[in-house]
Amino acid sequence: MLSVRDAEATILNSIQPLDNQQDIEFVDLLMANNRILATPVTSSLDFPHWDNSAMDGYAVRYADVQQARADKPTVLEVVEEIPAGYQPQVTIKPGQAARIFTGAMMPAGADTVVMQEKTHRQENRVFVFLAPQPQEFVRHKGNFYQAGQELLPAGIPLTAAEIAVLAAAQREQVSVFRRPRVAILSSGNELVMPEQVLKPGQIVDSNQYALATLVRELGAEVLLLGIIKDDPTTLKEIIDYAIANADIVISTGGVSVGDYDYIDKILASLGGKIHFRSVQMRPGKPLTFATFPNSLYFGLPGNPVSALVTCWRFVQPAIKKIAGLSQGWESTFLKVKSQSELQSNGKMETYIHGKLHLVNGVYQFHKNQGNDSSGNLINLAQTNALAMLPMGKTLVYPGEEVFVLQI
Ligand SMILES: Nc1nc2c(c(=O)[nH]1)N[C@H]1C(S)=C(S)[C@@H](COP(=O)(O)OP(=O)(O)OC[C@H]3O[C@@H](n4cnc5c(N)ncnc54)[C@H](O)[C@@H]3O)O[C@H]1N2
Ligand code: MOO
Repeated sequence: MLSVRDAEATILNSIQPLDNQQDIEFVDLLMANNRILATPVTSSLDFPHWDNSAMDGYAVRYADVQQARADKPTVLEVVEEIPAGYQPQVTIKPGQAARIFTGAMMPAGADTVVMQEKTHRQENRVFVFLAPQPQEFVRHKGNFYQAGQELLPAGIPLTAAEIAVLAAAQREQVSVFRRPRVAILSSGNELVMPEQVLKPGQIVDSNQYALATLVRELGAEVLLLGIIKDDPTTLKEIIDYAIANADIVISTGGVSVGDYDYIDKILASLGGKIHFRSVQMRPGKPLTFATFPNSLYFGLPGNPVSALVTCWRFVQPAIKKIAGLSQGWESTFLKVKSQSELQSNGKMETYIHGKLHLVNGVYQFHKNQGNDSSGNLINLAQTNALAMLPMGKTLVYPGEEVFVLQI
């Protein structure tokens, strides 16, 4: 049986991220939130586009004001007023200044800005009470970036700050990787849709709702294939369709050793390479991972808690990597103090669901208090973290540090 770390490495190493020309699409800038940039963005302009003032004040010649003092102010003639968005008309000559506002163009002849608070205005004269630094409060053309410079590399997620950069670079549309397509199916004769009246032996298929929600949150497109009965012929047909139409296929159920657990056999018969069938992990030991030429297959355990925990731990990084992120797809763990006692049998890497609480600005982990059976969905609700006890670790005392996976 593979360790969790080896299983994660096997999955991530087998992923070819979307980076072909046909995986790129153009979207409007305001629709690009959380998409992954597909092509590096280069500026066609210097930024700032021209020298401008960083303060409300007076544009001056440094040579004129370098001796200014509170008890011996320099007096300059104000020859122009320059609000933002206006092109200055006058060249500042010795003994002259221009009234200027933040973001407005520097006039020719001036090289420094004196902030308003260090001056006193009397009609067309300004008294400067403090010598500025040379070129103080001038944001020079091209100081932040120059034409031809790469502003954003490919493979990053687009959030508010990157979209602002793209807007400043006058991109109305941006090239992003298409969303990965993830097919989801549930297998099991006992499963029914939420609207159906339950007969004895039946339960609602909650897994497809859980997984579809998580997969959408990760920015992928969901192809819901519904409930498939434990019938090898139908299952094979649906899985064949799924691998032909999705980058990732997730099924739940049918991966342990029961007589109705057909998935592994079907994958092999469809030409899939099965990398592993179980992982040293609790919950989530029965977990199949297989690859096909153009898709990955995750056969997650049917128990609702196991399905979500394995999806957080293994499918989430896989979706991030396949989506074209150039880094940061791996699961990340925080080291925090546990307020609860945590137990494991030590034989498997164990994930215990709970909540991170902020106490005096520092995160602490609290285990959920209900029955933690892998069939008990209610105890998984309102979870935002999974504490991880490595193999061999049987007990974490309250107050002891533990690694947690933020989900
Ligand atoms: N002899 C053994 N039996 C089992 C083992 C084992 O190692 N040896 N492992 C156990 C563990 S751990 C898990 S987890 C399950 C995984 O089994 P399957 O993936 O084959 O899942 P099923 O048997 O189909 O279902 C398990 C459980 O989950 C419920 N379920 C299934 N699908 C859904 C769904 N879409 N929505 C809600 N609930 C679902 C199902 O009714 C069962 O109660 O195997 C153990 N057995
Ligand atoms: O490991 Mo199973 O996945 O506990 O319920």
